[in-house]
Amino acid sequence: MPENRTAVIPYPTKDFVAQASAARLLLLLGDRTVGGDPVHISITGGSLGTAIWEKVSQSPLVETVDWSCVHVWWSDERFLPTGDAERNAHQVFEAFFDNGPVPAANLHVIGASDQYSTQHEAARAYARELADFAEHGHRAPRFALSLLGMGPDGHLASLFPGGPDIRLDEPDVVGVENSPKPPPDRVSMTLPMINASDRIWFLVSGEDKQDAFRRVLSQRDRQPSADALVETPASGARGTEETLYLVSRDSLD
Ligand SMILES: O=C1O[C@H](COP(=O)(O)O)[C@@H](O)[C@H](O)[C@H]1O
Repeated sequence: MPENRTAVIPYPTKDFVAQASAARLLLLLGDRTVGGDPVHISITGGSLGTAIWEKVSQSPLVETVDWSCVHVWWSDERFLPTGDAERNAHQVFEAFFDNGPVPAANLHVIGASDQYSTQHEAARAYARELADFAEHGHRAPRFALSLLGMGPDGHLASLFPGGPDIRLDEPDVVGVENSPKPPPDRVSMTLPMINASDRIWFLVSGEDKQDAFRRVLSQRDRQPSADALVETPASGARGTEETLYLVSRDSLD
């Protein structure tokens, strides 16, 4: 049975979080791609979710990864047209993937609003794409790592406090309606699909996240109750081997 590690790793600033997380990511991918087997990771948007890829693009360690083995998935997306600057994928493509070393076929972008008529259709298509890469008996590939952000309200991916989607208990991809953070229409993996990850690394920065992060840490050593989960969806994310909170000091009390 692999060790199950949880740790909060504080850094002086947001820039340090991005820099250290990028180095950690590149070392992991360098190790994992040595044998030539595919490695699946799930990534996110938001400020640090994008900043990490800017640091990746500047790191000499980028050369140590066999990127042809790396498959990239998104745990959520804002349901907007292709090329919209607010799309999570657009932001990280600009930061690293445009003209980068990852083969286009390995970049599994969630469908846009000019490709699908609703977020529900885009979600179903993404679930099918995940299933095409699934291990036997599962609905998705096993993620070696999920990189996650957390909103000031405690949301993760596009699973928001009080919303119906955080209660879903099957690994799946869903169309999200009425998101309190714009845009209202989104696509998100459910928590059980996110949690089918060996490692989960939360990237957190900003004073405005102190309250939500305190609530997350209060649930860190237990399975959160249904009420705690609905109040703070980020409190339910757990890697099977490792859950790290890579956090700048201003998010800590
Ligand atoms: O809307 C979203 O927000 C979260 C957190 O963003 P941040 O800028 O506060 O770090 C992000 O993780 C998620 O993917 C995104 O869709």
